[in-house]
Amino acid sequence: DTEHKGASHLEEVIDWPVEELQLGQVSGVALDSKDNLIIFHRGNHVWDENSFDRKHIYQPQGIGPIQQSTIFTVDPVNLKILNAVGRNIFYLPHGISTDKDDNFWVTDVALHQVFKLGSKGEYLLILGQAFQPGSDKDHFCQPTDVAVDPANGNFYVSDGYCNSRIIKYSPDGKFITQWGEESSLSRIPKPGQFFIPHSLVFVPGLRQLCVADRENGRIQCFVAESGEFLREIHHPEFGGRLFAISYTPGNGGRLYAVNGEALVGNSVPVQGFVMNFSTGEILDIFKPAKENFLMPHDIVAADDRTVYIGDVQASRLRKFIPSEKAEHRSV
Ligand SMILES: O=C(N[C@@H](O)C(=O)O)c1ccccc1
Repeated sequence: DTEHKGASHLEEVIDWPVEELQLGQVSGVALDSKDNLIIFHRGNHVWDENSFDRKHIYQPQGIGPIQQSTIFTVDPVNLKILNAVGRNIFYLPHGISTDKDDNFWVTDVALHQVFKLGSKGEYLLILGQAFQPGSDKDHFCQPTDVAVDPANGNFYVSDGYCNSRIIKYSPDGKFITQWGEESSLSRIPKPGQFFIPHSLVFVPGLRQLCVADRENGRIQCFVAESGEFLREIHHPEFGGRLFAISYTPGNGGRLYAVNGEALVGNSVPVQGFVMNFSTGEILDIFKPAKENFLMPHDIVAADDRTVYIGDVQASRLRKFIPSEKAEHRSV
């Protein structure tokens, strides 16, 4: 996509032996403090039409939690497994983030819970009531992601598929504030309204929290302190659905995103976007080398502009690097 100036084009790394990891549905990706890749996957569990009843109660509780390790830390070059945790805990993994101490912050949409795990997988914090959806201070409804403020340890939860709010907590999990309301299907969605708040980024320099407002096909950014609405980023190229975002401070601040296929109306290509954070303008649009994305569900970008995308429908993990790096790769 050459018309987007200012960023070299991202190309997929195709000789990347990701099959050896035997991943299930890849729901989340993150980076640790050493830029190792963190993968959150569902092993042999899947989220399909039979997973929940109309009241968002997870149906197959009897099958028990996923027995495989659900959180892998891998060397991003050779995919060597450096750490594998998260066995016998989760039913439907969703979002994953790390903090400056390399703890894992994850959500499970079947448990309706948010977890802080140490790097050995030990429980440090659990919020929500297992298998019990709700919208008060002690319950979530299919919570989607977590973002941690590195300056003070406050954290934010995007809640969720069946709620429409962002909740802010103190480092030890005390409720501080919440904001957001459901967007009405008929009218144009207003600022601060959500239709599946699906992915979060905390922007340290500006102390903002940005949200992928999935079914409204837009990104909304807020003052992290108060939840005050600041701006919306929307492009026709997003189509109707915007699944996930990632932020890097390099080059004046860059925002990365993946969209989803349009459920109604004319289809749009499913692809990745690189944007200038402050202007919102698209700098690059990228997609896999040979196949198409099926459902790119999470994205994380490193400061060196390497990008990883987890495709939950293809149970695939893909890696992209700037073309000037791709040309000189040893094949
Ligand atoms: O969106 C869905 N899933 C993804 O977000 C995901 O996290 O797997 C979904 C929707 C309807 C039925 C089943 C799954």
